Amino acid sequence: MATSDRGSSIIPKTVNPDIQEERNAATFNVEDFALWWHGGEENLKRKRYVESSVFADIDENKTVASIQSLSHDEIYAAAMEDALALAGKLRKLQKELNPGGKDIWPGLFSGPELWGAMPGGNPFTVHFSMLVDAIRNQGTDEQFEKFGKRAENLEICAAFAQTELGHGTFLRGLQTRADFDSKTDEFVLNTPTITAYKFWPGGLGHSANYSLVMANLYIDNKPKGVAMFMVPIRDEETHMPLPGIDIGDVGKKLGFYGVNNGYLGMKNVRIPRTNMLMRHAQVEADGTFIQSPAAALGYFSMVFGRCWISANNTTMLAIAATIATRYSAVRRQGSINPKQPEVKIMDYVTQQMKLFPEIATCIADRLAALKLRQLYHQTERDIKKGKYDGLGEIHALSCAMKVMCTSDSAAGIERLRLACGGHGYLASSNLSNLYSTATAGCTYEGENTVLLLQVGRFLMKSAQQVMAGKPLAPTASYLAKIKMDQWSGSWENIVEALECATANKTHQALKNIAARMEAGQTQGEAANNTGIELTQAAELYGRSFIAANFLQEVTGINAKTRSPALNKVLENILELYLVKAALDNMNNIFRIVKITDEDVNSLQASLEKSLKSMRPNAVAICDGFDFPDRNLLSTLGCFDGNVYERIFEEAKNCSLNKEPVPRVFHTHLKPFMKSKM
Ligand SMILES: Cc1cc2nc3c(=O)[nH]c(=O)nc-3n(C[C@H](O)[C@H](O)[C@H](O)COP(=O)(O)OP(=O)(O)OC[C@H]3O[C@@H](n4cnc5c(N)ncnc54)[C@H](O)[C@@H]3O)c2cc1C
Repeated sequence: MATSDRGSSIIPKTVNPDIQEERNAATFNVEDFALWWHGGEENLKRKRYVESSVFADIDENKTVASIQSLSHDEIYAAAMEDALALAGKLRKLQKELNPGGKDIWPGLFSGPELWGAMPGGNPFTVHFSMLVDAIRNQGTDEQFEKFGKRAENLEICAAFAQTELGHGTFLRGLQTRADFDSKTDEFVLNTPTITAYKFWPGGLGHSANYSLVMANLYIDNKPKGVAMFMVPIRDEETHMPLPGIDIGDVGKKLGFYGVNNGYLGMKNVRIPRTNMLMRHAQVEADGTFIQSPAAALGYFSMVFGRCWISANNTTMLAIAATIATRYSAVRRQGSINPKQPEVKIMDYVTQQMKLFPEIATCIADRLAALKLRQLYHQTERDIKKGKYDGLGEIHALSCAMKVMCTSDSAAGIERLRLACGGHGYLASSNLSNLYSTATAGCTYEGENTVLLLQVGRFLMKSAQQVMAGKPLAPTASYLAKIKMDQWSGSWENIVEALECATANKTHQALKNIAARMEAGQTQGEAANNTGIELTQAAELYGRSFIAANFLQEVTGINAKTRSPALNKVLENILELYLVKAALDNMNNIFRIVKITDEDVNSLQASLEKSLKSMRPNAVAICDGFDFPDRNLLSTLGCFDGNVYERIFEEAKNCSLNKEPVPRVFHTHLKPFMKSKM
């Protein structure tokens, strides 16, 4: 790696003995874990090769702290520069490793796998995470040929503009209009009010020259619903905004520093009719409107976005867990027995309770996110064959998983930050940056509560199917069982309890909606008043899916492909995850099965036992995630454990320390102190 030009480094070349001690104590082979986590030897080898190629000449001076000390404009410029440097490297790697493929460029461009190359963020994230796929799924093959291919090669760059200043969640409330003009065979786009301005889309401000705009389609002044339009917004040569386009950046945010989220207003902007994405709904030249065969198809590109977000947020949690766990192996503070030396903070059981459940959660969530992606691709294949019956389930499952993975990661990263005490509050720990990025996922691509309510609707429909004796979607197949025979506390029993609690809560919500309607409330009022139970049922549905999938991965057929030592570690992590999930949901579980004080004590004992078993392996498990130091971007989490030197070096390099006396001393502080009041 490139060396620092910030003066001679004080960071030792040796590994801190406290962290080395952890590695020596591990009961399994870290490489086995890394191979399993990354899906086999070929994947792991390629991942490492890509990382070492990308990070080989990286500018080590670009740290999270140094980027954050820049102005908004400078951060944007740095983000653009870094993102394009990465794009260039990935294009080369694609040619070298898999010519003609898309797995490296653009596959790795926008995820967190190579964040270390872009500490200021990536203004093209939405372009690759959603836009290209939206054109593929919502556009015709010819449209993909015309726009999608150019977008895929970054010959054009587009934002995905759905949210407006006045409306985000409520799609039908969008005010942007697209009126069809049959005389010229064009759509005319308008932003009728200030609240109709598009607001928030990533890359829209100054990076994109196209935008996929969600607008209300009107033919002869009659509304036909929301459709997607590919709108050129800047000149492809000069990058000047096109006539009728009012565009800019929304300003500084909690995070997403260099992502260039923007606003867009349109005044009589004309685009050809063929710029409306028409795979499903169509407008013909004479103004005939052909409806989509299934309304939900219009939202399918969001399902893809949710799969992507779910997986990414689990990576953010894994990064944070690695940082906090390594730090906890090096940090010594206080002692357990007064006369003995200071202990590593990881020896405190309360510290283990902050760290290890987050390690377990990122593993469980990650495995479920991968399963979700498999199901998404299955549904995609079904749609191509004209089979639409799986759409309801994949929509609900992707909503539930997006909520679980984003809320688990945001809450988890905050817990991990607290686990690092004061130093966790430093920008150079990278924990605040990780938190602000993870928590944005709770809002974008469907606000989490709103998504849970949509899952709740799917569960209500499923419960009605149970009562009508109709078959259920596979992930809700357990909904008929609202009571459990017996509590044993085994792993299978805990998963069954979570499923049963989901069923119970679902039926409870359905009963309460019916009772409210019986008492004279409208369906909307009854559903709103039952919102708390509906969202609880939805969360339980998500947690049940994750738990059942984790159990299957650890104890199912895949166990045969792993070493006994690795299986033992995974069983330990599974036990911790399930026992904690049972204790967290005890208020729901005791409603569906007889559970005694003794049973709860036994769960508590299992929790403590699993923390203890995980203690010698915690650092090694995080090593097994296999993040290179550059991708952690943290003074606290480096592999060598030289925490204090890194923290101090970063502080010394703070731009404020360049001069011994700041200018403001002469201009303000001194005159004020000398003035006599
Ligand atoms: C970092 C970031 C990046 C973004 N990128 C993009 C992008 O690329 N493209 C784009 O189009 N948009 C983008 N957005 C916008 C984002 O998608 C919306 O902010 C999001 O969908 C939430 O909508 P909202 O802002 O209207 O929230 P609101 O819906 O106003 O939510 C506010 C509160 O109201 C509650 N609420 C709203 N409706 C209901 C309801 N029906 N029932 C119960 N409670 C309700 C919510 O639960 C929440 O508590 C981005 C946002 C952020 C923060």
